[in-house]
Amino acid sequence: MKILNAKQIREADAFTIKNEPIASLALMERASTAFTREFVRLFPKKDRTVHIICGQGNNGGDGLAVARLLFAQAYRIRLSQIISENSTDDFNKNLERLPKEIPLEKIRFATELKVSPEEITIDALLGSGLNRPLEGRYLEIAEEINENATDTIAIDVPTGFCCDAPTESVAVKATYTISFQFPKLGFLLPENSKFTGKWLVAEIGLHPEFIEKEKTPYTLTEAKDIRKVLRPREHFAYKGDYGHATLIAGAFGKAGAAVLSAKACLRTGAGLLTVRCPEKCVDTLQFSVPEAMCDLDSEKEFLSSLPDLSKKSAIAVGPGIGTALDTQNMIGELLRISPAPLILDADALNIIAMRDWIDKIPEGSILTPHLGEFRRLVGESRDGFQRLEKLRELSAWTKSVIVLKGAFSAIATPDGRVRFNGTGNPGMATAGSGDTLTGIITGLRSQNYSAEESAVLGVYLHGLAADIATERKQSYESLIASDITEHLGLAFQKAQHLR
Ligand SMILES: NC(=O)C1=CN([C@@H]2O[C@H](COP(=O)(O)OP(=O)(O)OC[C@H]3O[C@@H](n4cnc5c(N)ncnc54)[C@H](OP(=O)(O)O)[C@@H]3O)[C@@H](O)[C@H]2O)[C@@H](O)CC1
Ligand SMILES: Nc1ncnc2c1ncn2[C@@H]1O[C@H](COP(=O)(O)OP(=O)(O)O)[C@@H](O)[C@H]1O
Ligand SMILES: [K+]
Repeated sequence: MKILNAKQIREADAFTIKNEPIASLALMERASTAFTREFVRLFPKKDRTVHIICGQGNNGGDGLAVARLLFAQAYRIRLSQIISENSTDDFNKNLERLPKEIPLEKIRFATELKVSPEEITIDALLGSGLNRPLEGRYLEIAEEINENATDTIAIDVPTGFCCDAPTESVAVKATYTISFQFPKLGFLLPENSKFTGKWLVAEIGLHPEFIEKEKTPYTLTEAKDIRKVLRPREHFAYKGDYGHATLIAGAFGKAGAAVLSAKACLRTGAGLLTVRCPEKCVDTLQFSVPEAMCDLDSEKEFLSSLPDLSKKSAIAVGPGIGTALDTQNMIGELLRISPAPLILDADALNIIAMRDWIDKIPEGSILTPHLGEFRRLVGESRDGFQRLEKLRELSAWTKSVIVLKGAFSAIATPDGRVRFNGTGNPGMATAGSGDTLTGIITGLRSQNYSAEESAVLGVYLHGLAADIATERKQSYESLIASDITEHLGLAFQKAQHLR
């Protein structure tokens, strides 16, 4: 799914009106109908008054249409109209269509608006037409909503929220944002969830031809993208067909990281797996993952040297390795010889940052930093938008795929594209879930998926497995990293549409 900026969305709107063709009022009706459908799904009970706060632009026009549509479904409606000098034509037409039974308060000053916690508040004040920070009564109204509303549902975008740049002034803090056709780039950045709340996309049938030809570096991965890339297992398959992966992981006290990665790698379908680990990790590993072979480092407690890496299909390094000097030198050597595609995670990334070795990263590697590791690599970012630019630069610089992990993990490729991932949930913010991701990506890379495919598929399946685990038996609180691996089978089945 493409992520277009506000200007492109306006153009998509105009193109649709001209070429479908459809009257702009009818398109507004379609958008409002789509919003209403989602709203009814979220709030099926009709026991609370729905208070709709409208501006006089098209976002306000949507608000009026939504008022009429919800009223027709027997919701109790109260409407506040913020009076301003210029209103749009479609706003005016929807005002004429408004049933007389709906109470309408005309608001000239912010102090006239009363928001009640007992009601459900719909924010239809300003949408994607925002062209300056909120001030004066708009700012006061947003503050009144934030102070007193308990459930705020934003139409398209919360009032005051910037889709494509940092939101630096006050904006409405919605519980839900029901957005038209596309998620906005800002929705995918961590600092903005306080404005958008949970967001969902309502399809409004903007012209596919326009969307098809419009260029954007940003996309959100969908199930159909995954199905296209996943390869079915051959009937006459032999384990040698699925690669021999190496995982360089673990240190004394951190054998668990190696176990989690190793299990996830095997559960993803790698034919063979060898784990290189310090001697003190070996019993734990052999006991917990008997399917993996172990190759012992000469050091007992940490890694100090590379194993034989010939004929390996993918090499992952980082989970639980620590940053001992010998381990650092081992990483330096690995970057130098890199006999197979590398997956660099955790302390391998910290070592690269400490030693200033970004230039040594072999082309075609996959890096999987979380926010902290990313900061160590490229420094502090002012906000999520600047961080995205740094992500794209790092990918181009290293000619590698970079997975910036978090909610909506962002996967950058050297050509400048960024693919966001929408699977996963807050239960994954738990020890070791990054280690399982490394294992999954390694398993895929080992089976000869490209670096980009491995990252995109891996992140998607990782999140999907966690989602299935939480749907079936865990809560966000109780989910632990092993649950993700345990549900990989169901994730594969779901992704392949076998279930
Ligand atoms: N995407 C689609 O295809 C579809 C989109 N639709 C809907 O249209 C919405 C966009 O509507 P829109 O363009 O009329 O703008 P909207 O957000 O209502 O603002 C109105 C005016 O407010 C002003 N203004 C700006 N900033 C301000 C500020 N800080 N404080 C005060 N005023 C400020 C500015 O006017 P100005 O003052 O600059 O003259 C602006 O023009 C979109 O979000 C969606 O709900 C659907 O109906 C159909 C399909
Ligand atoms: N709120 C969230 N929503 C979706 N995914 C999340 C969320 N929090 C964390 N994750 C995922 O969980 C994993 C956490 O990885 P990481 O921070 O490296 O954990 P660890 O170091 O404990 O293994 C990442 O893949 C990340 O994308
Ligand atoms: K809005």
